[in-house]
Amino acid sequence: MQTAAAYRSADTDAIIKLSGIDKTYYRGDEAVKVLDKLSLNIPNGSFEALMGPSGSGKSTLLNLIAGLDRPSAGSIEIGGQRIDSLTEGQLAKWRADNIGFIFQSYNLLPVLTAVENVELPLLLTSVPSGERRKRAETALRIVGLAERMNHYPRQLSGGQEQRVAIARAIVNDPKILVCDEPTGDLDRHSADEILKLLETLNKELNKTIVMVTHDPVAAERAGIVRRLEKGALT
Ligand SMILES: Nc1ncnc2c1ncn2[C@@H]1O[C@H](COP(=O)(O)OP(=O)(O)OP(=O)(O)O)[C@@H](O)[C@H]1O
Repeated sequence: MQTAAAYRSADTDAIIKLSGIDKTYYRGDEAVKVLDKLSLNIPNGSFEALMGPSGSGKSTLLNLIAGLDRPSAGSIEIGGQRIDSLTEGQLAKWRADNIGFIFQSYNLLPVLTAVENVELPLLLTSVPSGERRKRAETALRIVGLAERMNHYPRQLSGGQEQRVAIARAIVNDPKILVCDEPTGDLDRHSADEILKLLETLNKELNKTIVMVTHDPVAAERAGIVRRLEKGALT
């Protein structure tokens, strides 16, 4: 059994470790270096905001952490596993098990109800259908939408749609949530509600959250704010 001290130290270990990351895009023959020898450790259970000017590489960095893209050089270790050397198929499975995605546009399917949208990621897993529905309902309860399970996206407000998207992101119980401008399309009040929800998921469900944002109010909610300038952390 772990001692309390050992447990605490394991708990605060970096869950996300990037080391010497370069990312270069090619436009025809022209090479554009977007990230330059970037290293970053994000502790387990933290809520971090990533800020910086447009084009500084925030989404690129987030996509690397989420296993949506690969670095040109350097290593990415998440939860003790190197993900930069996985095959496409392994990476897709790894993402489904480990990462919840929350985007500025909620990306809900309009022909599905809230609960059907939340169930979607579970279709890629071996969870049986009865259990899928139960887990989707639990996720919707966590985000405060128990009463709206059978509503279609068009019957929901923007803030409620984002809650459904968050329920969909947590239905698989991932350790890490990556959020790209999660409040970008919302008014101040709805944005604050979403940020409160993210805080709750961080504190109560111990989700590690990495959030790209241009909004200083949103960044204030996070425990740590990191800034990117021209592909390097400042
Ligand atoms: N697939 C791609 N191919 C070529 N260039 C790309 C690609 N994706 C991003 N870039 C370029 O990389 C740079 C960084 O883009 P990125 O989207 O990471 O910036 P950002 O900081 O998230 O910007 P914003 O705040 O505007 O969303 C930009 O110059 C962009 O044009």
